[in-house]
Amino acid sequence: MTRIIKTRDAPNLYKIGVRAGLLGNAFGIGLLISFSNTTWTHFGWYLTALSFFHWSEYYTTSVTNSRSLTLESYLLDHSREYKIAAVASWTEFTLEWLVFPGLKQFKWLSILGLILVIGGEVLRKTSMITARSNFNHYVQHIKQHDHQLVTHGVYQYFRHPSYVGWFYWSIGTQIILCNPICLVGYTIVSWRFFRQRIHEEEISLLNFFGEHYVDYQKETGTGLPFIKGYIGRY
Ligand SMILES: C[S@@+](CC[C@H](N)C(=O)[O-])C[C@H]1O[C@@H](n2cnc3c(N)ncnc32)[C@H](O)[C@@H]1O
Repeated sequence: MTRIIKTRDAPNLYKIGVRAGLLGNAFGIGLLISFSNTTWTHFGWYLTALSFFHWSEYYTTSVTNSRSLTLESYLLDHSREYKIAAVASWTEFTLEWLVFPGLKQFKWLSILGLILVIGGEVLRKTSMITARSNFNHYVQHIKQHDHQLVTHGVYQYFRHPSYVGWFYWSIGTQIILCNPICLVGYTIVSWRFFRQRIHEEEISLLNFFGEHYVDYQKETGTGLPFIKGYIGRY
């Protein structure tokens, strides 16, 4: 079915195109650096992974839940803190590369980070594909008529598989870069973020699905270390 593009969509289409172009360029530059013989190889891995993550958030949403697709689906405009965290990691990498260049050349450590990033990415996108239209980048507080509780696939192992994937993905990016300060910072900040987010999300899920969600909570853990979720009355 052909979708008629209305004139008012044009500025958005332009912004979507700009973001796709920027991410495509970053991905290409990341690959070039990755395969170049320089001391920035691991930064190339990171740049490739980062641009792929944001592009694939948009693309996966467009396939699995096009109803919720917006410019924000790239997760580039998400939060100020996220941007600050990104700039902090680039700054740490550059400063340490200048002062302690040897610190950036632990290939085995960067490979470990890459494994975490790839595993986290696969888990996150598998969760989006499994939950389909029930997955939304924004926590829903009003139940859509067709919102169903998902407990199959990766959701039978973790209650919050996409957050598990994103959590290990973000830690993995700092291990790739061999950034000790940001590794500690990212671990603490993302853990606190997901603890708060899961608390808020589970209050709504208990309101939406009642006893079914309580049973799900009893059978399945959140998947994130030391995060129990919202265990309370609904
Ligand atoms: C960004 S998605 C994250 C989903 C889930 N927390 C995860 O990590 O895979 C947030 C939306 O998913 C919905 N959601 C979370 N768990 C769900 C489940 N098991 N079944 C259906 N919808 C769910 C919430 O209502 C919320 O609007």
